[in-house]
Amino acid sequence: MGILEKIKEIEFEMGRTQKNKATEYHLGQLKAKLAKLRTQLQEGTSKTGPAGEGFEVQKYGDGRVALIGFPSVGKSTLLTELTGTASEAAGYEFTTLTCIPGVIHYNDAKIQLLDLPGIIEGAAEGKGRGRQVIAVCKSADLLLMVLDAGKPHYHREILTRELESVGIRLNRKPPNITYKKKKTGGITVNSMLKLTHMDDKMVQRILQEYKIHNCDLLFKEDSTVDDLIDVIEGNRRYMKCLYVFNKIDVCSIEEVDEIARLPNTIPISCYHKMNLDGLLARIWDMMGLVRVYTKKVGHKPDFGDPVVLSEDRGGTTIKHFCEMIHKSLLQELQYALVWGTSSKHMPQRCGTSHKLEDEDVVQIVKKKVQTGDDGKGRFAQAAKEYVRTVDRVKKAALKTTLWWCACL
Ligand SMILES: Nc1nc2c(ncn2[C@@H]2O[C@H](COP(=O)(O)OP(=O)(O)OP(=O)(O)O)[C@@H](O)[C@H]2O)c(=O)[nH]1
Ligand SMILES: [K+]
Ligand SMILES: [Mg+2]
Repeated sequence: MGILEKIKEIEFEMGRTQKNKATEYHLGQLKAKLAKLRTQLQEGTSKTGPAGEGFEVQKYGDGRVALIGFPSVGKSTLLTELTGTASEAAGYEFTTLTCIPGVIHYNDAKIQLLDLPGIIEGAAEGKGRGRQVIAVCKSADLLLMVLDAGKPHYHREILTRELESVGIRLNRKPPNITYKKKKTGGITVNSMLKLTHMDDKMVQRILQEYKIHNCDLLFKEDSTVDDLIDVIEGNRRYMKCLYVFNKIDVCSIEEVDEIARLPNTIPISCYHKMNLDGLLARIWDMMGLVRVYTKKVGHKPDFGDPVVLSEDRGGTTIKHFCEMIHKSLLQELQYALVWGTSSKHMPQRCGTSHKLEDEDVVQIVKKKVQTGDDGKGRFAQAAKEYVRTVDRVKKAALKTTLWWCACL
């Protein structure tokens, strides 16, 4: 039996099993089985399947945003509106067949926007170009899930489930569980609070299913079976996602109002260029980019071309700032002077671990080169000595002249 058939079989069994105290452990075990098979499916295809011909696009700019959605929701129309790069849009499904990159210029930063083919239910299992699309999505810093405001809202749940099944978790934090695999020593399970969603027996069952006999587990929150499975699998991707409801021109005011109140959601209309500025602002906020302007000694800051940092792409400290400018800069750094919201004084002298904030200004002060400076220092000393000697000689000469004058 192939992996896909095994998955179908387990899903079928889960569907027909009633949820109650007696079946609880069996269902937990089935969940673990399913997760294992899905990981197998993905690992198998990433090695043997087509490596997304024409889908890999070079990363560009300060961050990457991918457009994901069902066919004909307006992804290509949106790319064209936001970036000016033409991506063919039409009234029939699957107009876009490959990945089309564009660039959003916003707040002095460059954000790469990727248009992708529409995906359909079952994409994760290989329907359409689903796998290639999902692979590109995983490389993004932010997902824009484009939805048709005129179509049923459960489309969003279908897509979310599709992404969940390939290990993508939207707008969620990783479970707060410490999990350490060991070679010997058996299983130790501890928790910092009472678990209400599972008991010891369930934890043992899941570990058994994964054939784990030695490990330390510490639950720091009221975790679920799914959380535990995610931590054991260890391959989950936690991504930020903004839900973009396009085509609000076909909706009533009441419907738009309802959409606008949903979390991480924004209503727009590409046709009428409605709320596109609002969309850009939301993209900006969710990406959490930190623009840092450089300043040379004795010069005004360079406000045209910031160094753009982000927590998702490494970090936002002085160390990351230096690394972005030049590989060797970190070794040469003595300290940095920082002006802006992150600094206590203007400027504040900061070390490598100082966290920068958006629109800070930084001046790098390099270490003095020891040998060269010694030479310079000695030269300066000698020069001062010479001036003093000349002064003394001059003063002495003046005194002698005055003395002679007085004698005359
Ligand atoms: N009413 C309305 N129609 C829109 C809007 N934006 C796009 N459309 C139309 O929706 C249709 C699909 O647009 P596309 O941009 O091709 O959609 P897509 O998501 O890229 O489609 P695929 O590439 O096939 O997956 C086109 O006929 C667009 O003109 C909008 O804001 N309102
Ligand atoms: K289309
Ligand atoms: Mg398209």
